[in-house]
Parts: sequence; C-alpha cells; structure tokens
Amino acid sequence: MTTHQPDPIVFGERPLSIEQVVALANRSAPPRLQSDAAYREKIAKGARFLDSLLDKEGVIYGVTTGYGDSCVVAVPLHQVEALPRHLYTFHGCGLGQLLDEASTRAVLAARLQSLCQGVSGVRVELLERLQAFLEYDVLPLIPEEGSVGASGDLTPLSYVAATLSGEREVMFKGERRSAADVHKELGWTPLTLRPKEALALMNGTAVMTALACQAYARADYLLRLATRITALNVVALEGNPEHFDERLFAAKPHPGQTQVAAWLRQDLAIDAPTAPLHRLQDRYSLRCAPHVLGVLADSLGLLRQFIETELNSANDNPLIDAEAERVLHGGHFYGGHIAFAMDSLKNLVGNVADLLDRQLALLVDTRYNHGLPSNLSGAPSVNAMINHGFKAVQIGASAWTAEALKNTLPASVFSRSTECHNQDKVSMGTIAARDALRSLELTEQVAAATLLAANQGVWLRQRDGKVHIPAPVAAMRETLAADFPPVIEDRALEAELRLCLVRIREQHWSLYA
Ligand SMILES: N[C@@H](Cc1ccc(O)cc1)C(=O)O
Repeated sequence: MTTHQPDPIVFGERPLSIEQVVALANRSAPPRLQSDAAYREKIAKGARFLDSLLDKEGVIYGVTTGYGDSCVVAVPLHQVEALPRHLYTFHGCGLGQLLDEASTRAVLAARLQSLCQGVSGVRVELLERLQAFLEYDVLPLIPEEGSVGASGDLTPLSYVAATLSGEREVMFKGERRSAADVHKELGWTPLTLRPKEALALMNGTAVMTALACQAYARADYLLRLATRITALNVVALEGNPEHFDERLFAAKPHPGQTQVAAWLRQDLAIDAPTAPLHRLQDRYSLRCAPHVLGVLADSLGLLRQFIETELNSANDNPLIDAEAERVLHGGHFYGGHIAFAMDSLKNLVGNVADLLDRQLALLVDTRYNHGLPSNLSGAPSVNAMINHGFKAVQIGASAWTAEALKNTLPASVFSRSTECHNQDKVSMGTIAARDALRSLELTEQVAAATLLAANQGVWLRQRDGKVHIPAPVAAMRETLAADFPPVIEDRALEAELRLCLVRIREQHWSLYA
C-alpha cells in the first residue's frame, strides 16, 4: 500500500502563498529548493558579482562599511570577513518568550523565500542550508521581542544567522541543543557567512511576515466559524432570518458582507420569506452580523495582497543586481505594509470578539433569550435554583473580549527614532503581528465559549420540540454532540473549552468549503 505524500513546496522564483507557509509551519508539506541549473547560476552570479566588487575594493554598504548609522565607518579589507559575525553577535540581545516551533518554521520559510528572489547576493549554499534547516526541522531558538520592524527583524533574525554558523541553540527532535552539536550529529559543517550574508539574513521582515501568515490563516477560519456560530444563535434565540434576505444584500453589495449573508441563509435553510417569531427586528448582534463579519471578509483580500507581496519580495538592503552590475541602496526592510495589515487585523478580530460576546450576553439573559432557561442551564426545575449553567463562561467571555479590544491599539503609531537617528521612522510591524496573534487567541476563546453556549441553546430548543431546527444547524449540533454533551447539572467547563480551542486551532470543522 502506498501512502499519499503531499507535494513539496518549492522555494524559488515562483511566488508562495500564505497557505503554503502555514503548511510548512505545520510540517504538512516538505520544503524543496528550486534546483534547475539556470536558477542556481542566477543566484551564484549575485554572490560572484559581490566578490568581484570586493576585489576592486569598491565601497559596499554593510560589507566594507559599518552597519546602519555606522555606514560612514570604513572597514579595511582584512576585517571584512569578520564583520558578519559581529553583526549577528551584537544583535544577540533578544528577550521575551521564544517563538514556538510552528512560528519558527514560518520564519525560516519567509526568510528563505525572500533570499530566493535572487537579488540579495548570497550563495546557493546558504539557501540550501536554510532549506535543510526546514527539512530536518532544526529550529533556532528565537526570542520574540526586540525588533522595531524597520531594519527588518534584525535582532530575532540574528538567531537564524548565528545558528546557521553553528552558534547559539536550536530545538531539534524535541530537545534544546547547542547548534554546534546538532551540526555534528547531522554531519554538517556550520556556514562561515560571506561578507554580505549575515546582513541579507537579518536585514528583512521575515519574522513579522511569518507571524502575519499564521494570523491571516486563523482569521480566515474565525470568519467562517463566527458565521456558523451566528447561525446557531439565530436558531437558539428564535431570531428573524429575514435579516439575511438576498434582495436586502443586493441593495448594499459589499462582496464579503454579501458572502456572509449567503452563508447564513444556507445555514438557516431559508429559501422563502419567513415570519418573525418574536421581534420584527432583532438586536444588532444578530441583525448586523453580516455587516460586522463582512468587514473582515472584505478586508481579507487586501490583507492577503499585502502579506503575500511582502513574502515574495526581496526585503533586505542593499540589493544586488548582478545583471546590471549595480548595488541598490534602499529601505526594503521597512515593514509598513505588514504593520498596517496586522494593526487592521486586530481591529477586525476585536470586532468579531465583541459581536460574539454580545450574542452570548443575549443567550444567557432571560430578558432577551425568548424563553430559554436562565444561563442556559438544562437542570430540571427542582434543581434550577442551585444551577448556574453558563454564567461564569459568559463572565469569562467578557474578560477575553475586553482584553482583545484593549489590544486593538495600533502598534505602528508608536514609531520612535532609534539607532542614533538612522532608523528615525520605524514600522513596529513585529509588535503588531504578535498583538494580532494574541487578539486571535483571545477571540478564539470567545468563539469557543459562544459555540458551546450556542450548541446548548440549540439543544434546549430541540428538547423543547416546539421549533423547527434547520438541517445544517442540526447537523452542526450533531457534530458537536460527541465532544460537548449538554450541560444539565452544573459542571466545570474548562476541559471542554480547551478541547474546543484545539478543534478551532486545527480547523476541525469544514465550514462552507
Ligand atoms: N537596516 C540597516 C542596517 C543595519 C544593520 C544593523 C544595525 O544594527 C543597524 C542597521 C540598513 O540597511 O540601512
């Protein structure tokens, strides 16, 4: 019997997608390097051109000069070889948590794809070793704090440059090991980085771009999940499905918003106008759900464009154009697009947390939930007075929502002049991307709480037997039933919330595929 091997993801001239980076991060597809002779020659030519400039003793920023503000300091030829080691060494000052393994793989992937554009003046051997790090899962330990995101992610990426050189530490086969030992075990000679190579590795946006790819994929799933949860809640609250009418949305046709309304119609199995059971007009967290979720849906296209353009770009400095025999000095390490994308995503995701939190507030409250029991408790009436059902889960969701909303403060507006005023305007994109991931984590928690409550609400309606449950909603409840049984007597729901989070993170339910 042959097992199906996923196709390798090829680094090279062809652009990569966000989903391919996420697949590499999760090790669900193997990495390859474009290997045709013409491509290898194109890469090699850049490195040769740099060497020829060195022979002519030309002034090349970061090769025969100091770094950043120190670009006016000339480095004599006999010291040029030592300079790369100094660069990653003095940047070895990252703090905070270590990036997790998936994020670290995404960082390696983003840096490799950038260098594969062929204008960074690095050797083929460097690309091959980066690819080998990914293939053999040799993961530099990278502290996540210390980048202003505009001389690229210099400090976190110094851990990539150092470990390629056999210094500092890596995670290998589940253990924290010295990079030198792991090189020995694999029979590899650590790289001695050539004059421009440490700069090419470090002077770019790979950390923020990697985190942005992961954040995008999570937000994309969250959009669908929040739509499904809304559908369950319309049923649980006996809301008015007419709010999602096709003609209504044709009159204000933002495409993403229209899509969310169509998904809701599909879930609620609406093919003809239906009379409202309770209110003519539901509260906004139901009635305006397509308008809230639609902003996220409509923004994803732009965010994807920003993230994928950055991912497939040469984002270091200087760039080496071997064809035209020119060294191009610029500021492509500036992560402004990722900063904006991630600051925006925090805002979009925070609104999703708020929407779901409001729906949950309606569900637990007998003043608004159209006949469901207080706090959704399924307890029989003799025990009702001591049972509190989802009360604490709803309080938790309020806390997670508040924290997600607090996190919407943009990072990019906190630019500050640094590095002796050479980097006097910076992106803070890496902070924005880390914040976006935290916002997603909190919002997924709100989604888990709301999903369990919505599931309970639909079960209570089923138990009641008075209303028709649309088939797609009943099917979702069925799918949830095995992992999340009804709450009859009070029970501690932490384990179920955590399981639900695992399901969300693994994108367990295929939604509107
Ligand atoms: N990003 C700077 C390079 C730099 C490198 C290291 C530093 O510590 C500072 C600046 C440039 O290309 O202009």
